[in-house]
Amino acid sequence: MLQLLNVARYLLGMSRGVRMSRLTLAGVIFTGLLSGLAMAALVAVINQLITAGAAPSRRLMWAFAALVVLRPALRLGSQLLLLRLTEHSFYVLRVELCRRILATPMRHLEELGRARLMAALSTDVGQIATAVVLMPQLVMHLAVVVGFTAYLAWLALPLMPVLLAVSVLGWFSFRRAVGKAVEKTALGRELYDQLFQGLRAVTEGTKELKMHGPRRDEFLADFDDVSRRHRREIRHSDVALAWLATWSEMLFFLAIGLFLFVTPAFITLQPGVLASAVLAVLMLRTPVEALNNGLPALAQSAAAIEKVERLTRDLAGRDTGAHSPAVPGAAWRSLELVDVTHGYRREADDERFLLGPLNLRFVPGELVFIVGGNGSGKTTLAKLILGLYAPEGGEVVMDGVPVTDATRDRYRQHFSAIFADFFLFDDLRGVSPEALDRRAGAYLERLHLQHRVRVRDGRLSTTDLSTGQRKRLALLASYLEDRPLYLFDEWAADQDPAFKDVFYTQLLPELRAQGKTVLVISHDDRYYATADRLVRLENGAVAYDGDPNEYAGPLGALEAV
Ligand SMILES: Nc1ncnc2c1ncn2[C@@H]1O[C@H](COP(=O)(O)OP(=O)(O)OP(=O)(O)O)[C@@H](O)[C@H]1O
Repeated sequence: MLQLLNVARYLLGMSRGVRMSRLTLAGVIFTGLLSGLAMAALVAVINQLITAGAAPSRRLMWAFAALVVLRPALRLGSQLLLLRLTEHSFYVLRVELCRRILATPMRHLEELGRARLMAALSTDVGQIATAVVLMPQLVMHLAVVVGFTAYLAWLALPLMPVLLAVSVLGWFSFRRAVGKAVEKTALGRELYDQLFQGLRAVTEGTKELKMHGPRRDEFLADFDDVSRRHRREIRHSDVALAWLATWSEMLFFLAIGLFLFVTPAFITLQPGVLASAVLAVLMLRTPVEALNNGLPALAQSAAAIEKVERLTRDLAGRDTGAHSPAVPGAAWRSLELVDVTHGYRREADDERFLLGPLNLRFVPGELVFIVGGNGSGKTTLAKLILGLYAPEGGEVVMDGVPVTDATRDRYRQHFSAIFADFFLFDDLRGVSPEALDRRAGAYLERLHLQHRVRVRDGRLSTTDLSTGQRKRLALLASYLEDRPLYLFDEWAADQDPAFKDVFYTQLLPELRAQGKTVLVISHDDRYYATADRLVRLENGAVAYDGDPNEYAGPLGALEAV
């Protein structure tokens, strides 16, 4: 019952702000309740008709006829409203979660982990949808139980103490079983994040797992272990619920046994009343069993709700103002990093990587290479410049105005970026549709992709290409975004030597000539001399910031191209 209230509370909360959905939920519960009561009333009337024998009253016959029509009509109404509600709440929940995720700072999402987000978006949202479907049905059954109990009280009040005693016995014994089932279901759900991590490894790490037998065996053994533990928790929950169903049935028979064999010694009832009471108790079994059967799904939904609520709490309050309308970046004059720092906390590590304090300044029309060894902090610096990370210390200042949580999303719109682990959309979303296909076609030629890919109505004909070609498509999207600042994180790493040359000696200078500022994270020291400026990071600090031709770092003097 507590779970029922819990889910009802959540559903009401979920539908907050969506007036129609809330009204629909109330409508579903109300019609469900009426339908249940109509069912109880129908049984009461049938009972009276049976006891009335050959000459039933007109009133009873009319009541029977009305209820026979009313009950299915209410049931149908409830089901139709329910369908509408399910679709709607499912949509609201999933879309709202996606919205919140996109409004959450990058660093926080990285800490939460992809597996947790995916499990919430797929499994938990599905489970909650199950609760939405189940709730009104359970309310209907609950209404039948209440109605039958009221009928029994009216029919044979002296039998009620017996029913009450059996119910109290049931309540105490059920509480433990239901508590255990809910606890085990929640434990099973906790393991689901780990299961999801494994499922990701199977789908995204297929090549690596196929190539390495011992790693595959160890992976499968671990996955097997987590799956087994998950199954064990769920089985414990199911076993507890199976006991509950059996015990519930035995309690019904106990009540009937007491009615038939014990109460006649103490109470005298009118003829036929005992038979009607026994019939009503038997009829009670169906809705009570339906309530019991609904509990496992409800317990799972409660665990899913708990997860989504926790995730929503974690995502809440960290909004970076991403709901403000984002406008493509306008003209700018200067971008400064003033004493900017960023650190990663790693529980398993004693050492904490600290970037900064960094002081850097960029102006329009600059081609800047950001270089340094692996792990020196280049990508972290890029995320700070792009506004994906908020600096822990210091500030990022554009045109003399510090970037704040409220303005960070707007600030980000000045940039177009391609990351080393980029994601390629199969359409050119968010780009001005004006002559899009023609402009895209021209860039495809520049990127030597005109024979592999076509753009029609802003959609790419394929993205099934080599990694280098996919990166060229990402560059195409980036060109079309036409932002004042560009950032490329090791873009050229997967390009063949000929196209690498085109990138460094033609494409980058062309962007600069258009007045763009281009920040390029690169290990291609052959091309450092093509930049206006070289920023070298070492262990999170700026080791060099100046003319690339004067740079004589660990790699020695630069070879000009
Ligand atoms: N999400 C993260 N969580 C924890 N530590 C991180 C994270 N990302 C990077 N680091 C750590 O921060 C340090 C700097 O990483 P970063 O990716 O900025 O270096 P990089 O210079 O871009 O390296 P590379 O040339 O290998 O791409 C590294 O020690 C890295 O392990």
